[in-house]
Amino acid sequence: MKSLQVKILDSRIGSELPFPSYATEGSAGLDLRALLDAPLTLAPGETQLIRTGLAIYIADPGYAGLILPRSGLGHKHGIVLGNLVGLIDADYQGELMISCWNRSSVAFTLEPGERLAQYVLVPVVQASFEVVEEFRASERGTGGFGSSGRQ
Ligand SMILES: O=c1ccn([C@H]2C[C@H](O)[C@@H](COP(=O)(O)OP(=O)(O)OP(=O)(O)O)O2)c(=O)[nH]1
Ligand SMILES: [Mg+2]
Repeated sequence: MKSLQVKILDSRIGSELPFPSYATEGSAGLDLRALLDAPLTLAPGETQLIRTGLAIYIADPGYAGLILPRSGLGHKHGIVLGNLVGLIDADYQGELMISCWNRSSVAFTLEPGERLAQYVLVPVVQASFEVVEEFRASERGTGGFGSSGRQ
């Protein structure tokens, strides 16, 4: 388990709202809660940036954070992320923000403290680039976008 520095930016976290934790031994993600003063209704198609009250400083460029939707909210209610996936850089020290998009055709009301999305810490490899004229031939070559058919 990797240890990361975190700042709690709102005193409701740790009192009214629990500090994020892994729900089960095998959980990949930490649920992030909507830091709201009051319920917030998202009209169909509307997107709002939601505070979490947390800043997580990864520091090590060999890791990044991902903010991902929760499957239940996404599948049943069409509540997903306006940026589809949030990528949190290792050097980001600001508040984690969730772009919340109601992609459904009905209004959805977010409750204060509701678990809205999840944060996953992932390993990252930064690349350096060597410019070449030709690549050594590979089996796939330049084929893509369905070049191998559907079956
Ligand atoms: O869902 C998200 C996505 C990003 N961020 C923060 C952390 C991330 O490190 C920073 C920048 O994100 P990104 O590089 O994806 O956005 P950008 O539009 O390229 O902004 P910038 O010019 O600041 O890099 O914003 C969030 O809090 N939530
Ligand atoms: Mg960027």
